[in-house]
Amino acid sequence: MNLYFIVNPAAKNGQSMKIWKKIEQSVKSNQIPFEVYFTKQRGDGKTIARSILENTNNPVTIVPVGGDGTVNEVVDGIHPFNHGILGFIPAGSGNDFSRGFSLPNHPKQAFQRLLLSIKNHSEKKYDIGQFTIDQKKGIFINNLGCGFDAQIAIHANQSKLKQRLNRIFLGKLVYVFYLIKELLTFQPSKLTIQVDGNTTAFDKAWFATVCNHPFFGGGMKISPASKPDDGQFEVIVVHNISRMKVLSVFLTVFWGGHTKMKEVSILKGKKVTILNEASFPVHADGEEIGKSTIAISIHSEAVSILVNE
Ligand SMILES: Nc1ncnc2c1ncn2[C@@H]1O[C@H](COP(=O)(O)OP(=O)(O)OP(=O)(O)O)[C@@H](O)[C@H]1O
Repeated sequence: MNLYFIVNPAAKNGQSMKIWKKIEQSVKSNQIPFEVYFTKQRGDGKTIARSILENTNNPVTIVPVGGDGTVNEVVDGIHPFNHGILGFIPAGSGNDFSRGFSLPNHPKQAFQRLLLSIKNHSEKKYDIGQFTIDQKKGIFINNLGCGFDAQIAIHANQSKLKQRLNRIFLGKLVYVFYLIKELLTFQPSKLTIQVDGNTTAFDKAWFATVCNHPFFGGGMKISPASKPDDGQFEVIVVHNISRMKVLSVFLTVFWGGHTKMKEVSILKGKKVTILNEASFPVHADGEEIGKSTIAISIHSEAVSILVNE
């Protein structure tokens, strides 16, 4: 067994390197052969994973050490190949992907879980989302959002405040800050959504989130019923709602209570098109991808993942 680690030194505002050092100790003390690569910029996770797989025909376990952005890039590099297996160590600010698999946040515990998964050969195929926007293609592992949630995610990710708060382990507060800021200024607008050929128009939509996994925004259970191995998405649409009630969506989202509100519609399907007439910002796994109409499809059983669920 040879493990290939891809470490994003910038994740969790640089604290991922401390996590990597702990993992490195565990790998060495378990006498596991390994190679490690460090990303230098956005997109490196994909490039590195692809080049590892291009250089061998043997099954290879690739382990991103970073947050959801890093896992997204590595999955993007792995999924076109049949011999790449994903393991992962959560080392980001949000870690919604690992939360969806109930993976421990503690690095050494997460590593022990990974070793157990390898020993038990417990890899399983999971779905990913594929999107096209402005003729660009990409993937998402957790969710793709259009509107209010994208506005919050994009501002929070770009914010210097996130870096400062991460230093004192309060990085998630930045989402609360931008939630309140956007709540005061965001203008709802029309979104037309097609799911497997059925069209629904939402006059005053705040946001639509296409979910492959249950969590977004660092622990909010936006789509409690989403399962990454059921071959379909859940689309959560929040619409025709007062500003005050949007706040209650975000208060109840932690346990999934928002799904019972009449202003929250839930659609399910494999192919989704969001006609983004309002040019709302769009994110995929928290990264900004554009402001146009988006075509989304599920890629079932796209990637083998080592998780002892
Ligand atoms: N060396 C680097 N310097 C700056 N940015 C990098 C570097 N390597 C990768 N990146 C980019 O950093 C971004 C953030 O990484 P990531 O999402 O893993 O961490 P995070 O934001 O702390 O965690 P989360 O997304 O779970 O909140 C990704 O878009 C990735 O492409």
